[in-house]
Amino acid sequence: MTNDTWGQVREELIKRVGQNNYTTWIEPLRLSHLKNGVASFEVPTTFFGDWVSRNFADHIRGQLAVAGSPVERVEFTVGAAPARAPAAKSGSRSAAKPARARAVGAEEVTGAQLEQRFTFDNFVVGKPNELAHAAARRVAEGGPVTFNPLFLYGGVGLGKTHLMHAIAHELKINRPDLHVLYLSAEQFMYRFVQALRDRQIMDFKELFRSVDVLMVDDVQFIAGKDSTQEEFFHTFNALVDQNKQIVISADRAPGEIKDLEDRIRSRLQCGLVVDLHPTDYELRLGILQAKLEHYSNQYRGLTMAPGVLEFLAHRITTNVRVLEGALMRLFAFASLVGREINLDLVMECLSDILRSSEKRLTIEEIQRKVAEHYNVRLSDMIGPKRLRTIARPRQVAMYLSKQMTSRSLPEIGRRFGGRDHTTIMHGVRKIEELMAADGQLADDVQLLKRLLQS
Ligand SMILES: Nc1ncnc2c1ncn2[C@@H]1O[C@H](COP(=O)(O)OP(=O)(O)OP(=O)(O)O)[C@@H](O)[C@H]1O
Repeated sequence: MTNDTWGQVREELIKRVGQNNYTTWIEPLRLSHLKNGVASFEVPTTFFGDWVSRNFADHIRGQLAVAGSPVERVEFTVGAAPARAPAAKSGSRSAAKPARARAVGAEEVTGAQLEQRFTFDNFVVGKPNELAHAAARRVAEGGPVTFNPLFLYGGVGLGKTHLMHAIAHELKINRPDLHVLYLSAEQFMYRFVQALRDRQIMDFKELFRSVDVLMVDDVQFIAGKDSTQEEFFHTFNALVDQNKQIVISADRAPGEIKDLEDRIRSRLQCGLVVDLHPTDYELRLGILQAKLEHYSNQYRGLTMAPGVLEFLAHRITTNVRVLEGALMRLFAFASLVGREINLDLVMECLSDILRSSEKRLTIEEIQRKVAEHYNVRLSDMIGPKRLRTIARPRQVAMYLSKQMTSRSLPEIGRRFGGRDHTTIMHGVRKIEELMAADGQLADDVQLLKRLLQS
C-alpha cells in the first residue's frame, strides 16, 4: 500500500470516527509496514496503542479493506511517532500543549487551545440557550463564585464547547490574574494515565489543584473509567473546598450519565445545571444571519436570493454544526461555479443534508413500528396498561426513542402519555439490562433499529 492509499484511508476515517478522535488518535499513527495480512503502525506510547487498538482497529481494518488493502490484523508498536495529548475540541486546529505543562506562567490557559471564534460576541442568543448563555456570562465575569459547578449540557452541536471557550476567553480579559484551565475530559484522562505511567502523579495533582477555574468539556467521557473518575472526584472536591470555580459540560444531564459514580453525580448536581435546548426556527435563522455576514465578507461579489436563509433554517433542524457546514458549502460551491446562491443551487449542493434531515425519526414513528412488531395497539404505547405484554414493548419504544432521537427524557415522557422522566429512565435501563441477559430481546431491538433506519 502506498502512503497515498493510507492518506485516502485517513480521509475516510475522519468521517467514521469524527474530527476529534481523528486528530487525537489517528493522525499521530505512522504506518511502518503492511505485509502478510498485518498492518503495523508506530505509536508514541503503549497506552496510545492499546487505546487505538481497542477503539479504532476495526475502523482501520474496514477502511483498509475498502481501499483494496485488506488485512487480518492491525498491530501497534511503540516507536518514533510524535506524542501528543488529545487535542482540543472540535474546531480547534492546533495540538494541545504537552501533558506536563503547568497552569502557571505567562499563558494562562494551558489545557487545550481555544478556538478564537468561540467568543460571546459570536454566540447568537435565543430562547433555547438564553439561560445557559446568562450563566456562562456570569461565570465569565470572574466575580465571587455563586454556583459551583456550572454544569452545561445539551445535544450534539448546540454550543456547549463554544460557551466554554467563550468563558475562558472572557476570563482572560476580565481576570488575567486567574489561572484558567480548559480541557476535555478525554485529555484529563490521558494526562492522568500519562502521569501514572511516568510516576508524576504528585505533579498532576498539584497542577490540577493549583488552578482557579477548571473547565472540563464532555465529562460523560469519564463514565465507566474508574480510576479517572476517582481522580476527577478528588480534584473536584479539592477545588470546590478552595472555592475555585468549576465549569463542566456534557451531552446529557448528570442524572442521565450512565456508569458515573453516585457521589460524582450528586456533586455535579450541586451547582447550577443548565440545559442547551434544541434550536428553534428563530435561533437557527439568527445564527445563519450572523454567519452570512461573515461569509459575505469572505466571498465578496456573491449574492444570495431572498428566502434561502429561511429555507435552510426551516429544513435543517439537526444541529448548529450542520447548519454552519451547509452555509459554508453553499458559499464555496457558488464561488466555484460563479452562480448566485438561490434555491436551485441549494437543492443541488445540499441534497444529502436535506435528505438526512428529512429522515429525522420521530417518537411517534418509533411507537408505531414497535407496536406493529409486537402486535399491540398504538394507543397502548401511551396508555396506562401494566400488563407485561404491553409494558415491555412500551419500554422497548422508550429505549429506542432515547437511543435514536435527540429528545430529552422529559420530552420522551410527554410523548408517552405524560409519563415522568424517571419512568422513561427506568424503562430504558430495564431494556438495557434485559438485552444483556436475553439474546432474543437484543436481536429484536437490533431488528427494530434497522427497520427504523431504513
Ligand atoms: N448559539 C450559537 N451561535 C453561534 N454559533 C453557534 C451557536 N451554537 C452553536 N454554534 C456553533 O455550532 C458549532 C458547534 O458548536 P459546539 O462545538 O460548541 O457544540 P457542542 O455542543 O460542544 O457539540 P458536541 O456535542 O459535538 O461537543 C460551533 O461552530 C459553534 O460555533
